[in-house]
Amino acid sequence: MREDESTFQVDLRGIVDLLSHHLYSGPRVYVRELMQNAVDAVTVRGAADERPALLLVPTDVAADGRLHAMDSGVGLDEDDVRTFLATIGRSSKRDELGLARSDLLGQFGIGLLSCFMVSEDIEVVSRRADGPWVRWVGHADGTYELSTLTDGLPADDERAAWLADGPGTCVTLAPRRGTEHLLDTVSVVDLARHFGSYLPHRVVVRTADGPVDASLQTPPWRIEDPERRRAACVELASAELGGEPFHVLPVRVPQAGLDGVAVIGGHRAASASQGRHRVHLKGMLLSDQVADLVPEWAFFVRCAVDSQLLRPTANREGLFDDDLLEHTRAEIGAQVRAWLVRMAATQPDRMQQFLAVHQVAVKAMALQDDELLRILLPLLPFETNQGRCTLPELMRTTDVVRVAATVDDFRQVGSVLAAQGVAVVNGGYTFDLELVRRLVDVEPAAVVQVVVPSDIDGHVRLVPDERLRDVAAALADVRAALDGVQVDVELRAFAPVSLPALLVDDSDRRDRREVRAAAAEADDVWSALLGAFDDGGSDRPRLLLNDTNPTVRRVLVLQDAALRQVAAESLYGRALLAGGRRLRPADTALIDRSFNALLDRAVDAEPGGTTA
Ligand SMILES: Nc1ncnc2c1ncn2[C@@H]1O[C@H](COP(=O)(O)OP(=O)(O)OP(=O)(O)O)[C@@H](O)[C@H]1O
Repeated sequence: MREDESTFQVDLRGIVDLLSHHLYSGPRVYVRELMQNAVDAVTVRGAADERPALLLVPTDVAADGRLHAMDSGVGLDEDDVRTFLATIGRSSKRDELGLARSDLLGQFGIGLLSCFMVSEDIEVVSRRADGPWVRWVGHADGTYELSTLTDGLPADDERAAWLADGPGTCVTLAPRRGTEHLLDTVSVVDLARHFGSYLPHRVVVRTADGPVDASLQTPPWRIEDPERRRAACVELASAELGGEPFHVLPVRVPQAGLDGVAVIGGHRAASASQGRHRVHLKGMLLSDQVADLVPEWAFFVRCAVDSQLLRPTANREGLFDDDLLEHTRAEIGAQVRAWLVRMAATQPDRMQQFLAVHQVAVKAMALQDDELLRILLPLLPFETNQGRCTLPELMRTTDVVRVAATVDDFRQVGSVLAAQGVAVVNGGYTFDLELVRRLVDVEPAAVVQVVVPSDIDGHVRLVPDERLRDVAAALADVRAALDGVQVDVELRAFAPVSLPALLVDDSDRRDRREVRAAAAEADDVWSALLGAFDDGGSDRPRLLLNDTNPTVRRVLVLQDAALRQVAAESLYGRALLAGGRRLRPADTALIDRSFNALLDRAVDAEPGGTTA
């Protein structure tokens, strides 16, 4: 077998097109890449002169109608141009091991190609401190020309004066059709400030009204004076969130050379930018839409940070998800958590305000973290059938914490047990059942019991057979009156006496109802299969009439059959409404009918009421 060793072939035009047009989300980033190269070149030079690190001259200000980016950096000679500028993927900014140099922004060796998004050609005129002037023109088709300018540039060329004052590089772009506006004063000032305001080197834009500084702003969190720092952080936070922040928390992750702020929102409203963060790398804005900087549970936090060591993706629009980012995420999470713990311990009122806004997030967070659970669970308010209260408050009145698993169960069991003074927590809301169950982890003495509708039977007594026999005829009338709304009627005795009737929808009856409804809709085979699971039991809710209630007792001895029917309907309607249950059309019709009938009877009972 013969084995040939070959190298990949490269379609240069395709690569240039890919890297310049398809890597970035838009052409605006060309300003960032120009600033970055200038800042790196100045850092490498290690010396400064009178000139700013970078002077940007927009197309509407430059005499030749092109854009110039002139830096006072280390400059390039012919060899540098060939090796670095004209070799795609080669960067002078990596060390001997091929790692990105920690003091420089660039690392991939492709950034300059982004200029092809706004210009057909990229012209570079450069010189090192002691070298000749070189001129390189790169074209979007992957070709270039390189020459040495032995006589420099004509005196009326603005780059001539710039390079006469010291080493540096001038990048010149002639706008492509359709991108002209991105190279004019308004855009260039805007973009330079957007990306570069925290850069530690001076970037100036020449405008018709004079030079405009775009960089050298101190990030708010690094302002020395505490008062000014606080005000600037709140201003930044408000701008980021579009509203007053609840709190601005300083964050610091030394391993990532990161500092900044975590802004805790004061509103529940989920904005599109929620879970997105403003990240600067060595002062240069990476993006204000970076995801994954904080743990998932901390979705109420929005960060603005600057890092010296986190790595960008090649398009510089996101962070590379490596161990350092993972560590950073965990560390910021730990700092947010420590703040919460501190607040819970020292500012209970403020903690309650926080909980009111971010309840769901806090609940999710507590379920994931045992220590947070221990701190937060006692503070969380829950809905109960006796009003909102915390679990410790509940435990003061009962040994057993009862919780209903769904809102529907809560409505049924809650109203019955409330009448008997037994507290039940509504576990039907997101995370609540799980949280109440975890109470035993925090309070080992606690007993948690999940209650279901059939538990109501434990709180109601049977009535003696003799009594049932006595009222059998009346009960039959009541059952007949309510047959149309599909409800079973039972006579029981329970507290309080003031409660005439309860409507209970047991889960096994509910299940039967669902299976039978499905069978009715299914084809023969499927319906036979479903039928095989049917135990033949009742699928109707139960109306429990309270035999200790004076009204019920009177209804059962009424002589007037028509009145008993109306009374039966009203007892059902009342129980239905008291349980907060969803009304079917038949229920609404029945309530309507019984209410009108009662009204008629009441009016008729008045002397002169039957005149019509
Ligand atoms: N203004 C400049 N002054 C000096 N050298 C420059 C300048 N611009 C580019 N270079 C040289 O050209 C090389 C390629 O630049 P380019 O912007 O394409 O990539 P990079 O900055 O190395 O990395 P990245 O893709 O991360 O931006 C640089 O590594 C640097 O050696």
